[in-house]
Amino acid sequence: MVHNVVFVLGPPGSGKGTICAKIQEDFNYIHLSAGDLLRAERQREGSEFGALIEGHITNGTIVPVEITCKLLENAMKAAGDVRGFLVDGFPRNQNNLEGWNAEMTGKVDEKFVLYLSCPVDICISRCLNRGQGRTDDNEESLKKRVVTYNSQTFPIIEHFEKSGQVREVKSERPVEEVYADVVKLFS
Ligand SMILES: Nc1ncnc2c1ncn2[C@@H]1O[C@H](COP(=O)(O)OP(=O)(O)OP(=O)(O)O)[C@@H](O)[C@H]1O
Ligand SMILES: Nc1ccn([C@H]2C[C@H](O)[C@@H](COP(=O)(O)O)O2)c(=O)n1
Ligand SMILES: [Mg+2]
Repeated sequence: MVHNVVFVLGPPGSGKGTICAKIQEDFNYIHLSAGDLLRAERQREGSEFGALIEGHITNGTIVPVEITCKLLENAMKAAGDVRGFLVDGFPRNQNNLEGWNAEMTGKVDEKFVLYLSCPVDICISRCLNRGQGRTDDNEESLKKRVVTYNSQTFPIIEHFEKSGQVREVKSERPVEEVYADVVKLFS
């Protein structure tokens, strides 16, 4: 079965998880956060990747695609018959993009890239106030995550932009306003 996929990208704290949860509720799309899947794998007893994932999360660097893509693919297989998948926080760098293309070309139909754009100072303040106890929601890790976003993830958004796949929604506005624009892309 060929699955519909929408990639959801944007800086840390731009609201990817928040918006994906709402789309999942209103449309038959399943939210797959690469970060959430990696955090779950980090916690899984017996995982051979726990320490490696922990190191990347703390340093704001990107886990090798073989690990992340396999977690995404397994989650997609487990989900059954749905309208599609919101792949949140992926592809995050060139390695993610190339590994995904090598593994998933022909298995997925990439509909578009939802790019939630938001000034970095607002994003940082949101993460610091998120209150979810994430080990990387501190000033030091956030600085590193923003460097990684600017140097590795934004070029991936630019890559998709060149082929007309990006739908930008400004996410510094209240959630309901952001979501009203996102809904138009899925209706
Ligand atoms: N439009 C918004 N206005 C104000 N606060 C928001 C908005 N969107 C999300 N938030 C809040 O900002 C915080 C970060 O949101 P969220 O977790 O959805 O971001 P994210 O892009 O998934 O971040 P990360 O990349 O770090 O996982 C949360 O506390 C969320 O409630
Ligand atoms: N494609 C990805 C997605 C996430 N990670 C790691 C590194 C990130 O800083 C961390 C948290 O991701 P978030 O929940 O903020 O989307 O997870 C990665 O290595 N590769
Ligand atoms: Mg998130």
